[in-house]
Amino acid sequence: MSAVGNGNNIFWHNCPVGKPEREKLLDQKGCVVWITGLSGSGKSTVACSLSKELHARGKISYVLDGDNLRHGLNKDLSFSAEDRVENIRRVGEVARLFADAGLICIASLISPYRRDRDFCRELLPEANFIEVFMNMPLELCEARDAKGLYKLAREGKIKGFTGIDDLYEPPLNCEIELRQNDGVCPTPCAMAKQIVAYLEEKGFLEA
Ligand SMILES: Nc1ncnc2c1ncn2[C@@H]1O[C@H](COP(=O)(O)OS(=O)(=O)O)[C@@H](OP(=O)(O)O)[C@H]1O
Ligand SMILES: Nc1ncnc2c1ncn2[C@@H]1O[C@H](COP(=O)(O)OP(=O)(O)O)[C@@H](O)[C@H]1O
Repeated sequence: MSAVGNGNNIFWHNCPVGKPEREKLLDQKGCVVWITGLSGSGKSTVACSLSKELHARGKISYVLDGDNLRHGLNKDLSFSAEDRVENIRRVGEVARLFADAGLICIASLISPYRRDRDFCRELLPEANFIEVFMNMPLELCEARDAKGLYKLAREGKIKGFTGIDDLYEPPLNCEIELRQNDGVCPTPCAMAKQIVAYLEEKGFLEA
């Protein structure tokens, strides 16, 4: 037993059934597919499409969507820089648990700061964090404006909106970059299949 955490009286308890045993039952390897990008870049759509593709192949995944989590686990958090850091930290920890459970955890959050995404990467064993960059131009995201938030941000009715008056730091070394081809955005299904191909190649779709 080893002492961990900030307190002196906290101990880690090991369980004889571990990640490898669960992965064997599930015939897959637990990992985190972390989808980052601007609001409206298509993160949630690709996350759901990926989950559907995996389900069709008999693989178990779970989507952690930033918007949805802000209805519950993260309902106390705002969009200040400090609260975004805490938002990503919490989701990173939850994603780690899902991956440890043997699931393919798909996290789709703006996660604008490089440092926070790297923090989440460090929580996982080597290669188990797959960063997917939705590299869509701001103009496209703004033209979509599915929730009308860009319009409000341009009118100054929302302050600190990512890409307008708040920072987005693109990944420097992501595993997968999804972008337009000749000015055309691939379909969600095509992008999901690109991620599935990566997971297959790296051996995540078998125990
Ligand atoms: N100020 C500001 N900036 C960015 N986004 C905003 C803001 N206010 C509300 N929203 C809505 O919140 C969704 C993003 O939540 P996230 O948890 O993914 O954001 S973050 O990772 O903490 O930056 C985001 O959803 P998506 O469009 O799905 O990205 C917006 O709908
Ligand atoms: N590949 C795509 N091609 C065309 N439209 C898309 C695509 N992906 C998403 N959309 C549309 O763009 C809007 C934003 O998508 P969404 O998945 O909600 O983005 P995000 O989660 O990054 O905010 C939605 O109206 C969605 O239908």
